[in-house]
Amino acid sequence: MSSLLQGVNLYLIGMMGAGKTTVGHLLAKQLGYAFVDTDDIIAQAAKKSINEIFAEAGEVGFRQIESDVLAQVCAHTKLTVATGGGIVLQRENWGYLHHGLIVWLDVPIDLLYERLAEDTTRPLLQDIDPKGKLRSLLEQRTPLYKQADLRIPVNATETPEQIADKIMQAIPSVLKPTTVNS
Ligand SMILES: Nc1ncnc2c1ncn2[C@@H]1O[C@H](COP(=O)(O)OP(=O)(O)O)[C@@H](O)[C@H]1O
Ligand SMILES: O=C(O)C1=C[C@@H](OP(=O)(O)O)[C@@H](O)[C@H](O)C1
Ligand SMILES: [Mg+2]
Repeated sequence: MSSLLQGVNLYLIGMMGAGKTTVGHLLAKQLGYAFVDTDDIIAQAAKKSINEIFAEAGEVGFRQIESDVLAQVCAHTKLTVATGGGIVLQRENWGYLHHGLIVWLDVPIDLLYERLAEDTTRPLLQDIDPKGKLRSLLEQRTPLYKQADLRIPVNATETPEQIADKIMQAIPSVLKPTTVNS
């Protein structure tokens, strides 16, 4: 599989709570790739939490840093990249994402909400109506997530390991194998 991918990066996209960070770790291991999470890079570089960055720089400031980080990440190869759920919003980011293979973890809203109901680390969900907020973000972003190379539907019974396996099995369907010269 790694030879088939030829070092091309995998970018996981999808809503908050979709499992990008969790599944990304497992996929990286299976592919013999390094794992990076754009949120972790942002937080480490700023020496602040994502909540603090949103509070101080606003979403606009966060998106700018996120694009800068993505631009740096995509200069490397052999990476599995867990992105933040809103990375699809900036048009310029698609130019970076398309350097690699883009995989959308498509998770139903009830499951996203269940996973994030007690979470305090997603500033956009610190809202009086977190489920309504999740729904409106999902509606706004679904047409963007649909631009992924691969859509992986996820249900409540699937473990991160099963989802990683599903992605591994689906990758060949969107890769063009290179011609082997005899
Ligand atoms: N397949 C899964 N089954 C059960 N819980 C999961 C699964 N994938 C992720 N989670 C949990 O859901 C939450 C959000 O996962 P995370 O990987 O942080 O998502 P994302 O990076 O897409 O926001 C975490 O608490 C994680 O443990
Ligand atoms: O959907 C979003 O706009 C965001 C998702 C978060 O990452 P996860 O998708 O990993 O939760 C993080 O980047 C930030 O809180 C904004
Ligand atoms: Mg994440």
